Amino acid sequence: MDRRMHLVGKVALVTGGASGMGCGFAEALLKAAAKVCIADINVETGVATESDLRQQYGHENVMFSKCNITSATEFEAVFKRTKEAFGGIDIVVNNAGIGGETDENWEQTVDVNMKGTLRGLRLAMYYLSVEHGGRGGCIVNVASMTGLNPNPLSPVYGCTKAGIIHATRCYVVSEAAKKSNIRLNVLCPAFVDTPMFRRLAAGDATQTIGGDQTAVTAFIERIGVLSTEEVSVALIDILTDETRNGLILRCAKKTGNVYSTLTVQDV
Ligand SMILES: NC(=O)C1=CN([C@@H]2O[C@H](COP(=O)(O)OP(=O)(O)OC[C@H]3O[C@@H](n4cnc5c(N)ncnc54)[C@H](O)[C@@H]3O)[C@@H](O)[C@H]2O)C=CC1
Ligand SMILES: CCCCCC(=O)CC\C=C/C=C/C=C/[C@@H](O)[C@@H](O)CCCC(=O)O
Repeated sequence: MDRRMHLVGKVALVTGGASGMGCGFAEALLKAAAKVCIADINVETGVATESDLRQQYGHENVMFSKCNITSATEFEAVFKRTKEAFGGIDIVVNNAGIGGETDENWEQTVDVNMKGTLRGLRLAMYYLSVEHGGRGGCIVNVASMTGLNPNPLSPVYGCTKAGIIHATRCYVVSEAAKKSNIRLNVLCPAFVDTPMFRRLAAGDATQTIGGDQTAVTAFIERIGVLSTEEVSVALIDILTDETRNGLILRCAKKTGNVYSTLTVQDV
């Protein structure tokens, strides 16, 4: 039996889609003939990305919606607008996230990455569920390799990513996911060449603890750096292969893409 989900005409909502990995995901989805709403806090970049993608993939297939994922009202409004504009939602990519480890910004890292992503996950479950007028589909949460393995440079960030992995794990086994045929997977990339990564590599001391740029550079060199296109290939594989459910997909330059299960042996 063919277990490939055709993305033609499917509707995707991608948070943090104005730049970096999210923009790469949006473009990969559009290339596969899906319709995409990019939701992002940055209006200037969001409007520019929308315009660029509309020129390449058709005005009717792309929309930008301003959304700060820490705002319940704005986030809910994006789901509503996407459903109204495109007739439903099949795919949600909870990708928006930030780094920040200083006394001033670490709590914002928790608010955006943990609370914001949980909010996106809860909304996605609601809008995809059959009992609320949805039609099932696929949710991909973007965590990080750091959510699985220790990164001594960004402990708060790593902790939020571990939380995203565990939230996904809990929803995978939920009755709601089973009843509505909602697949959930988590993407754990190592370093990817995006504006966030470039700030880190250029020595932005607010992103790490310790302030030792030599250690940051050595860490990056050891791990390697993926392109956004390489991570987008991984996303499309998760979306199109309907057997992919309840999985972690680790992506790293040197080791490639490796799937493992989200659930571990039970007691
Ligand atoms: N670049 C890397 O090396 C890696 C990044 N990640 C994760 O991938 C995701 C995307 O990261 P990048 O593309 O690298 O970052 P980026 O900074 O290049 O892009 C993130 C996008 O999210 C948006 N955003 C930030 N806060 C937001 C909020 N509160 N509400 C809505 N949108 C918001 C930004 O405006 C930006 O367009 C993040 O969750 C990040 O933690 C995971 C592993 C590696
Ligand atoms: C604000 C920070 C941005 C970080 C963006 C990421 O999410 C990048 C995550 C990338 C790599 C994580 C790698 C984890 C590696 C561990 O397996 C382990 O090898 C680290 C051990 C410590 C060390 O060798 O220095």
